[in-house]
Amino acid sequence: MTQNHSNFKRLTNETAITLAKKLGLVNADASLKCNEIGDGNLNYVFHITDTVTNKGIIIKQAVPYAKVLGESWPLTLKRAAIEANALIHFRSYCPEFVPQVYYSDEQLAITVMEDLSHLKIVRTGLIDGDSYPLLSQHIGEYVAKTAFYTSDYHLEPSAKKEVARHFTNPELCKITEVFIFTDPFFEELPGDFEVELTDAAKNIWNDQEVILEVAKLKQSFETEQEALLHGDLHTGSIFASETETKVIDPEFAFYGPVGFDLGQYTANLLFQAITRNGAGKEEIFSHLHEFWNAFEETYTELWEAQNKSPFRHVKGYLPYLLTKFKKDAFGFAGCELIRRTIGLSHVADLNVIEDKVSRIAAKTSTLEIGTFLIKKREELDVPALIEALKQRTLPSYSTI
Ligand SMILES: Nc1ncnc2c1ncn2[C@@H]1O[C@H](COP(=O)(O)OP(=O)(O)O)[C@@H](O)[C@H]1O
Ligand SMILES: CSC[C@H]1O[C@H](OP(=O)(O)O)[C@H](O)[C@@H]1O
Repeated sequence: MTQNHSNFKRLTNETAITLAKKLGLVNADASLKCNEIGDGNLNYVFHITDTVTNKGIIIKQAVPYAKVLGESWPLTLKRAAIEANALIHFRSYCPEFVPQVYYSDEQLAITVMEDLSHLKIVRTGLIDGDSYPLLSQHIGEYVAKTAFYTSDYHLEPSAKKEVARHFTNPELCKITEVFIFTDPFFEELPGDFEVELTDAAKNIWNDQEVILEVAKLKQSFETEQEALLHGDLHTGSIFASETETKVIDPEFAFYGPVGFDLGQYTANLLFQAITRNGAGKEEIFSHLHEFWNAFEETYTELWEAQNKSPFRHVKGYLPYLLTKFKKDAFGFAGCELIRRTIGLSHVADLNVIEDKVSRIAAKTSTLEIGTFLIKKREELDVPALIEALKQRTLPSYSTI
């Protein structure tokens, strides 16, 4: 469907300040400065600060195409409204982990929100070796709460379907379907990798067992409507400090399989588990344990206290579900590891490794572990995954 962009106008630093004043979100007499700080693939982010008080706000604006791909990949402006609504929705379930939305405008494709500049993007922090003692517990709680409260176990099923209708997000889902579940698995489709990885990539393309399992995972992503997902829960979508955690950027939100959010976060921890050594590696193993324990404990508590389904006491139902989430998550994590290595959208965790031999070795490991997760997801649990990571005598790639 074509969209009418007649009321859309791209903001500049100056018009962003004018807008903030007009909305009464900043003091009209204040001395303000504005910088565009967007480093993501899709949108622009304006940071407006009062130069005296240092207080700020964020105005995020979508453009009618994917910023990183240019106008050749048109993309709906509706993603801004999806993002604003998802932030509001998720914040209603876990305000401690989601920034406040002050204002949104569907025509201008903007979301005005809380400034989180006192925190650091977790991907950057982990690469820098920063320590986040509460991060994975918080993200486990966040996924459990958003997954439970938006599911049929909490919402009346027809109400859930109505929420799902509002979060129908075909264009952003298509990006995931293409970038994560399709292109990386076919030699003839677009990809991006160093020539030294050609043999490892061919191993995946020629492995019919992997391709069949990815087909099943893609089908699950396309058809299951278990809960309202964040849809892009990587470490670049999380701000944190030692004590605080906030999840941003849910423009990919849609009703899908719970394992997808769990898998994205798991995979993005695994990039660090692969590239670190010694105590740094052990720290990431602890994150994996803390994340999965917090998710399962919180989900179980919510299930026992607030489940409205007549089947809630049926013996074996909750364990069945938790096992399903985990199997799905490991498969999705495998796809994420592979697509960030040979697909079109890479991660700094791997690309910051300057020494070429070490970088290629790290990337070869992500492809191997990705393949392992996809194939073995039915029989794996977190301790077995960690054991498998340890057993693969991976060389050390970083100093952390
Ligand atoms: N609420 C916020 N407070 C401070 N900085 C933010 C905020 N939201 C986004 N940013 C900055 O903008 C960058 C891009 O934002 P993001 O939402 O990830 O954009 P995209 O949708 O393009 O991926 C983030 O990495 C962060 O540096
Ligand atoms: C062309 S979009 C590729 C990739 O970008 C999104 O991530 P980000 O949050 O960094 O903008 C998403 O992961 C997409 O798959």
